Amino acid sequence: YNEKARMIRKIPGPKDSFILGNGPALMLSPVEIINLGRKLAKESPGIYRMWVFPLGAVNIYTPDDIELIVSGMKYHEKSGIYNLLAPWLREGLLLSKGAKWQERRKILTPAFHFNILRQFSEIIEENGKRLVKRLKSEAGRPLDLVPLISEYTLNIICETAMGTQLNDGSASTKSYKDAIYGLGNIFYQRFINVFLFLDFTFQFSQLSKVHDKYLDLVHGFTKSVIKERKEYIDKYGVKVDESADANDDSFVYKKKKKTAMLDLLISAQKENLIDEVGLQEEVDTFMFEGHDTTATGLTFCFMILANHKEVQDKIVAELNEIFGDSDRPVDMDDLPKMKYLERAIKESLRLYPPVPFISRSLNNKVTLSNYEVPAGTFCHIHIYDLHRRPELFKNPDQFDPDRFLPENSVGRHPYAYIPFSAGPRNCIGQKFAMMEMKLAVAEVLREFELQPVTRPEDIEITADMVLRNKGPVEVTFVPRH
Ligand code: HEM
Repeated sequence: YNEKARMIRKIPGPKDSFILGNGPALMLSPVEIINLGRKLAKESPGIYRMWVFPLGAVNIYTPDDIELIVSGMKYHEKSGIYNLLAPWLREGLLLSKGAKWQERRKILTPAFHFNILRQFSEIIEENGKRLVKRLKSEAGRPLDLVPLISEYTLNIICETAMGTQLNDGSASTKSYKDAIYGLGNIFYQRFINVFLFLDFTFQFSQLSKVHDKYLDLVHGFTKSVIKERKEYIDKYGVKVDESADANDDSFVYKKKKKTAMLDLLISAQKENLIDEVGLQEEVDTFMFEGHDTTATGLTFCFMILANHKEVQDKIVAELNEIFGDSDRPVDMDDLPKMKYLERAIKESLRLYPPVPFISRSLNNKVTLSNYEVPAGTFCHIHIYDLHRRPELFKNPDQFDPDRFLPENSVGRHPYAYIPFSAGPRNCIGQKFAMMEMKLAVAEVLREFELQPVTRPEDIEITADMVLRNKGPVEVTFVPRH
């Protein structure tokens, strides 16, 4: 053992063997590996390590440790785990670091300004209506939410951020989504098997060919999205927002245009701030991050609401106060009034965080939970385990939206609840995601009562890039009228 190994092995963790460390014990099924992680988090004192020569990882789920890692720029670099996503997302915002990350974040931040989101609310609302219509046609029987909701969120990200409308159920849309599922599966297989993890040995495996096929599919799809938008801009130009405040730099990027995210990138390309590869890597990043995470959040939210009629009733009472007898659509100004609904969504993101863990590279030695962790270690931050710590959330497995009442949040550690991560590398799309989720839940609950099919105790989380159940997540939608 070298010095790094000797330091890592002082940190509590499962029994390891010489050289192979914990490697053999990690060759588990996707569900078993998730269960092992949860068991270790419950048994260990805020930190545990894994060691597979030559890689070491610490796993943390304590607010103080997490604050130390995510609150500043010192540990802003993502860990080597994300290299598994690099052939797909390359140096898009999620994976990039240093000056490149800073430049891109600056270009993209205005795309999520409140005024831009306001424009999107109409598109989101229209998609909400389409979702309700679809649910009406299948009402009264158990329905698997996973494909249905991911179609809803993929359509929204394409129409809002990319300015492109998808054909529902078209073959290219389906193969894009299938390829994302396939990439998630390969991500997991590479994560648990050191021979597949290392690019050098992976390239000789059968799986590498399947991986390439999926990459061709996702890249082909996003390329066509870019091409379509560029053609549109060449033909019609980009809409100029006359009402934009010329002094508000955060609202407009350079030429005072009111634009979708892709339009900002296309403008940046014209000014040589980003090249064609850069454009594609951001579109790949946002298409994935912008739809799969929100779809997961909404899916679990509908499932947990179906299992808690009392919470649904309170949301419906709140909606009745806002809308009375009117069947007018939800608009942006209604959203701040949906305070109870917001608490319910927050609570569902606590129990089912769509991104259950994130990971950073420790470039310097650091002390976490009183253990010295050597430089060069991966640091996995387990949002799922953090959110279920009994010291932070009483009866953590219980669904209780009132935990997020202001009076019940007093004294809660600011890093105890981080579904969107925190610090400079937090989620750029969090306001967008909350808006999308609130609009969808409001529109659906105005029309349907949700009845339980899948129960929380049926959920078997399986290792993937986002939180997924091993099987379907089913709910029955019963029309209210
Ligand atoms: C409920 C929905 C969502 C959840 C729970 C979520 C969660 C997260 C988390 C935890 C991170 C940190 C990732 C890490 O450190 O590795 C992140 C980053 C990111 N998210 Fe989200 N996200 C959601 C929706 C969205 C949406 C709708 C978009 C885009 C429209 C988006 C775009 C991004 C991007 C680009 C990053 C990387 C930011 C950076 O490193 O600067 N996310 N998200």
